[in-house]
Amino acid sequence: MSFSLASTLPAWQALQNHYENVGKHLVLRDLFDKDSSRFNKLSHTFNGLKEEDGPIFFDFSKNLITEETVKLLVQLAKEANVEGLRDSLFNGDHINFTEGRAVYHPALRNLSDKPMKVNGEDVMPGVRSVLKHMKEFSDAIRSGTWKGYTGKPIKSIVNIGIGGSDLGPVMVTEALKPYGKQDMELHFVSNIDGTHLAEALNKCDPETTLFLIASKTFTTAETCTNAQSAKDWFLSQAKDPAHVAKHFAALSTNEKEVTAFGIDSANMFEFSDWVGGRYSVWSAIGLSVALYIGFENFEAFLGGAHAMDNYFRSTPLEENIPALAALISIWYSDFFGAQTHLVAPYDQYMHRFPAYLQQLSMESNGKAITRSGDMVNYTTGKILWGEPGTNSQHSFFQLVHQGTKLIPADFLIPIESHNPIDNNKHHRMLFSNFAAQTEALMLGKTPAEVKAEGAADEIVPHKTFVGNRPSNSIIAKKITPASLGALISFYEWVTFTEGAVWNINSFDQFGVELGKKLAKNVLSQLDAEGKVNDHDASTNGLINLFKTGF
Ligand SMILES: O=P(O)(O)OC[C@H]1O[C@H](O)[C@@H](O)[C@@H](O)[C@@H]1O
Repeated sequence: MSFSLASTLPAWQALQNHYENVGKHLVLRDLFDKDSSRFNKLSHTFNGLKEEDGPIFFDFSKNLITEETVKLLVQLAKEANVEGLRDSLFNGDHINFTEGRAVYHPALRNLSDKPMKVNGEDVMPGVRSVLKHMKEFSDAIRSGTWKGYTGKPIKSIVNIGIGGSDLGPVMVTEALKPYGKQDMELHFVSNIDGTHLAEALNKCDPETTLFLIASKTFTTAETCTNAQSAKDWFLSQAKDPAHVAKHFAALSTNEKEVTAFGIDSANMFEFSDWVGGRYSVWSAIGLSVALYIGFENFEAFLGGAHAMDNYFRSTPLEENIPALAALISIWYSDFFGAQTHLVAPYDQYMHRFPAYLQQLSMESNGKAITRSGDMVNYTTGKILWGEPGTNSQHSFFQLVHQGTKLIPADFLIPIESHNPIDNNKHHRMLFSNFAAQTEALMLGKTPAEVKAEGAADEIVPHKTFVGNRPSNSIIAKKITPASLGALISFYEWVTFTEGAVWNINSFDQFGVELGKKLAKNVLSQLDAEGKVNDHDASTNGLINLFKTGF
């Protein structure tokens, strides 16, 4: 079954009618009043984890949907053949057809003994052998048996990478800090801004520092330049290039470039082209995670994602949590005209989670051309953004509550805190805010309620909240390696389902190329004498200003 535009599917038309006749008139307060079982009907529990990692609970009931909406959305997913694309993905088909590649990151976390094949070949032996290498290496570094060039154990890890070779490791090591090795210092250098590297190196000693050069392609300008500068810094003290072998490892698919850089192939951790950058924290790119939380925890992290993969793959769309979350998000994007989606983790350790999801969602689905080569006539990739609660409440939540835009939101919290200080008082306060925010967004506050509190007439409209603003609530038992793995995998499948319905290829990223190419040209002009005049007037003016200074 193939189609061009999702908007030509019968279910899309039916949803359009449903929106006009029902959707845009829905009032959440009334829906709860009318149906006492709404919460039960529209919430789901993911039970795929071990008891200590807990279930994860997803409440979709505070959304502008009815059972009919869900039915129509599921019908849309069926007509768009989401299940077919899902099967193709798990079959190792080259569904990233613009790059001629499979999309096979689930193989990286396939902890079962089942084979997974690409081009007829089982990739699992290769995956397992890299995992074994990661285990040996991380055990050696963590136990101190791996020594630097002067015989001292490694104390600092500097991961040099950008995009998918940075955001996953940063986010996961932050989120799992309670599992981290206390005396290991982690630094992540991504930006080409020399400040990023300089500040990290200021805190490191060449004798006790390990650099992980993380780059799928090993050609990314920022990473190659930062890696070279790091090597120069190291050799300015270590002198002998033979010492590089004790202090540099590469996480890459490009053996040729790794060797050319001077990294021993024994210190290379490989993965394959069927792992997209934004899906690579599960691969060798996750080495900093394994070093920090230990291999066993890293394996548990993979296991959590694997459990969500199995669930997504085998659960009917009607009850499939990631698929439903994606469909509800499409409902807001394409029928209500919502442009953004807020993610607010009520967990300070997860402060980089929204940044991580930005690449996952926006690099995957920021496309306007369908798989059939047509220009879409509907909205695709939402603008994903967020900050942890409660901080976000004291900054931009004003707009979420009283602004003019509809902002669907995910609120996320664990039941158990890693730091239940003051008799868990802090966590109870955190949870009270989590619950109160979704309630406030939904209920709002009527002019009558404001007036009853004694507000002057002219102030009443300013203190009124229209309410009826939707949200998803996601409650984990605890943020453990496994539950975090499952949560990330959940968002991956949300992203996948959205892209499948919109009929775009969620797995290429040509949009990042043009700017890269133009930057190369500008750089060569910065190095040459004289003023430039071959760009538009604005770009010429900016370049010449940099060349001459103020
Ligand atoms: O790991 P690499 O090859 O250095 O790529 C880093 C990043 O580069 C580009 O911006 C994109 O392709 C991203 O998807 C990728 O994550």
